[in-house]
Amino acid sequence: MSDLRYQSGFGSHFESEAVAGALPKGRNSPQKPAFGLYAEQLSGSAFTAPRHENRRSWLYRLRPTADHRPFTRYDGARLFAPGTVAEPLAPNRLRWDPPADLPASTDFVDGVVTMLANRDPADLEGVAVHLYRADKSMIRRLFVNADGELLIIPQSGALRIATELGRLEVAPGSIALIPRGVKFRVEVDGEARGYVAENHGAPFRLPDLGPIGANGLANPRDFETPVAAFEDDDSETEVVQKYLGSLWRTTLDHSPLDVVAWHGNYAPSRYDLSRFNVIGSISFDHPDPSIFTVLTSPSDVPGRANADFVIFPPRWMVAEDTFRPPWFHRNVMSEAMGLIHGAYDAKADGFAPGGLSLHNLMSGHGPDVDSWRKASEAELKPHKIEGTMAFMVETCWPYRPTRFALDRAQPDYDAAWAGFPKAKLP
Ligand SMILES: O=C(O)Cc1cc(O)ccc1O
Ligand SMILES: [Fe+2]
Repeated sequence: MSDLRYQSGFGSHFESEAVAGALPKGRNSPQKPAFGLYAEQLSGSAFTAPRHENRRSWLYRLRPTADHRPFTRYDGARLFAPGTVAEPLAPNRLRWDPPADLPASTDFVDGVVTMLANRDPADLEGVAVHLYRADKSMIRRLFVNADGELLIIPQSGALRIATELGRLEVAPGSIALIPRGVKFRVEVDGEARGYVAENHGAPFRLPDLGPIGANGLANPRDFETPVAAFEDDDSETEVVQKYLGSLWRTTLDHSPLDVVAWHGNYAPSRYDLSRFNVIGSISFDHPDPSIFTVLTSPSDVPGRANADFVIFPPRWMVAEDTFRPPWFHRNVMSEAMGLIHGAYDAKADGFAPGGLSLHNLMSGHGPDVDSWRKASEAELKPHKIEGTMAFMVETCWPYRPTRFALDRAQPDYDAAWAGFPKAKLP
């Protein structure tokens, strides 16, 4: 599959045609598109959004999306978006081992298990964190999410994602971004596991760099968007759609991955996290983790993210006279964390690859006792943190767990912070 081709750039205006002559020149909607194709605009922002936020693509397809029968409730994927617990949520830190009972013998759609969510997707704000396990490819079925864009974070096993706008491959260590409303199919070879951040709010974008300057963190050219690829397949195809928090299905008499050409700036992409240009302290003090932001979805309040996707990649630690790991802290923002591989520098154990943690609104957290002791006593030579990739989905809207999640939380997470010696005053 490594013959797939990509176009470089984040949110760039791309154009691509899988059949020469399919893409109209100089206009979007000719009276008669080439070959009898149907022109269709896919809008990811309001028509009148400011130019720098305006996202839309024009698709030229074998049949219009409008040609479908009614949707009915989908009764698979019972753990996907079941709603969060209704009872009052205790202000406890929560952590999960990779659940041993994720769905088995399923494809990607039926293998999604929602762990955390906030807001109603109809508010066009908020974020949900899901896990997935899939050991079957989606065959003659597709998924589309009207409720938000999907940031797919593989943890083990590569995914081939066939979308309306082309095909991508994404392996652990890379992420895929599937825009709201784009249909796709996930194919796997054997078992694949990972995380999905579902963003109901403003589309993810690269953060401003401020005094960092014009380069650094995730550089736009390292995002890769597929070229147009279509299937001309008249077999019956199921479409499962997430819409206003529930799952729905319909069947088409053809594959809707039939976009022969497209142009625009609303398209899927992938990004290799090892390309992230990590910037940190070269003097003293541990910076706020915003320095590790890959992508941000702003809320309506300046500087307060609806969702930030933040990573903790391999990097040099050189700060002097400094407690180098994350400090003790409480945060008005809510922090969900996952681990792709290796170990996280604030948690000596108990936070496993494929696991999850939640430090919600104002919860006291930070290094566990062992990490604190080690870092307090370490000789502060330059040290490289290697072989690890943790991430955080930080949001201004406190998360609530699903029943599935709450029932599986580690019973003893508080012990991570038990037994700190009391400070001794002179
Ligand atoms: O809680 C965490 O481990 C995430 C985190 C990391 C960091 O380096 C600083 C603050 C923060 O919340
Ligand atoms: Fe934190």
